Amino acid sequence: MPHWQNSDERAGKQHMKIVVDENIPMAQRCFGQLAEVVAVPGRDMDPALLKDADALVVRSITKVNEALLSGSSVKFVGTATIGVDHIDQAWLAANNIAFTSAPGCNARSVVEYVVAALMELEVIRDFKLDGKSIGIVGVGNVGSRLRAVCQSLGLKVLACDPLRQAAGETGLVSSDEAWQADIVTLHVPYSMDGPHATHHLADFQRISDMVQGGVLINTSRGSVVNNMGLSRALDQRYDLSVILDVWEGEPFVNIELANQVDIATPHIAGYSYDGKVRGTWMIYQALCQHFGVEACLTEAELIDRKLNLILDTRPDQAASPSCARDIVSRIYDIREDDLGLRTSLQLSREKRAFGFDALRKHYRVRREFPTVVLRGIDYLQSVMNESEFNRLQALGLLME
Ligand SMILES: NC(=O)C1=CN([C@@H]2O[C@H](COP(=O)(O)OP(=O)(O)OC[C@H]3O[C@@H](n4cnc5c(N)ncnc54)[C@H](O)[C@@H]3O)[C@@H](O)[C@H]2O)C=CC1
Ligand SMILES: O=C(O)C(=O)[C@H](O)COP(=O)(O)O
Repeated sequence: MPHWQNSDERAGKQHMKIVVDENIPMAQRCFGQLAEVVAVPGRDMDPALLKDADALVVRSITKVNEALLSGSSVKFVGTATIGVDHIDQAWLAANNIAFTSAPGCNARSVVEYVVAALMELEVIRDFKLDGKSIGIVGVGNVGSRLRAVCQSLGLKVLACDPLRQAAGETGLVSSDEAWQADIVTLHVPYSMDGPHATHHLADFQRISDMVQGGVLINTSRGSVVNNMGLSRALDQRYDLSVILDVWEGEPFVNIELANQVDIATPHIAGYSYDGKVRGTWMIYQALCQHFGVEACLTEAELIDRKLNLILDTRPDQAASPSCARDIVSRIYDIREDDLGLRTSLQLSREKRAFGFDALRKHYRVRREFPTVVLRGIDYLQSVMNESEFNRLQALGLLME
């Protein structure tokens, strides 16, 4: 395999062109080894730009289909995301264009979003996580990781996934049972066809039938929840709490609905720094393989060590934490995302969609819990009650 490392060899790369979404971190570092890299906003991808390109690497906002690629020289498409509902995979296959996504790349990030949201809910609502049941709908990369964390947190997990159940997986419950849990969280792909289509999986009736004081969380795709139906249900069910990261019609957000929900964020559940870099790296690997080039960068090499996070919790350091949420919010403060979205919704109608995209484009560095070193663990154990300390232990931080 060629291993384009020296500058002469790199000069020879110029005959290849890779078009990438400008919001793909490390794109130049990874793909620049192979080709000329042209970075553009994901919503501005057009056929003229792609006509002479060899590869295209997108995120979720670019619809990749015949209208975009017909007549182009693109032979490889990658999406640095888990979701693939923006890709017409059948058309790509029929036209002999290789395709790869990044399954699981930011699954941990979504799990941490859900945990941070639930801990925040304990502050903003009359809600206590202890002793609650959680219905996890969809037990793939995100759902299965979430199940493990929720079990460690002592929650009763009711996981449902009819496709996995049909394939013989045990320990799952029916959809109806999962929806009777105190908390219901959705982790399914978006699909409009077939017996397990997820379009409007959560509609007015499903939501209205939730238990008293129930919590609904959607981090999958906006249209998995019927947004109008949810809004109508909330008109009657003030007792329900809702956390929405994804919206029907993004980058537009239904303002009335945003005002009804407890936590509203701009599709950033999967936006950990680690998850995004991992997504790029997975596509880089697949692209190298496709073009017969040896991949010479490891995932670890892409992580900027200057961004490593050490939290020292001892009393002579920052304010003393009294609960797990105090630590979680220092690593990932979900209130910043909620405030960002709500502030953007005060912009004029024309600017709101730009506001939504801008929040995502300029997203802060958010590290995943297992990369964070937590110092002063003996001290924490002495100041926290046992249940809070146990919660902290369930989160996978590196404790010293
Ligand atoms: N908000 C965000 O930033 C992010 C959102 N996502 C979304 O989350 C979705 C799920 O992610 P993963 O768990 O990684 O996907 P996955 O493909 O690993 O797992 C999805 C699971 O859902 C199951 N499923 C399909 N239809 C179902 C139905 N009708 N009822 C119950 N289960 C059903 C599948 O059998 C599968 O096990 C992605 O497709 C993506 O749209 C993913 C990452 C970040
Ligand atoms: O991975 C997915 O699936 C997601 O939903 C992404 O985290 C969303 O990010 P963008 O692709 O919209 O930047």
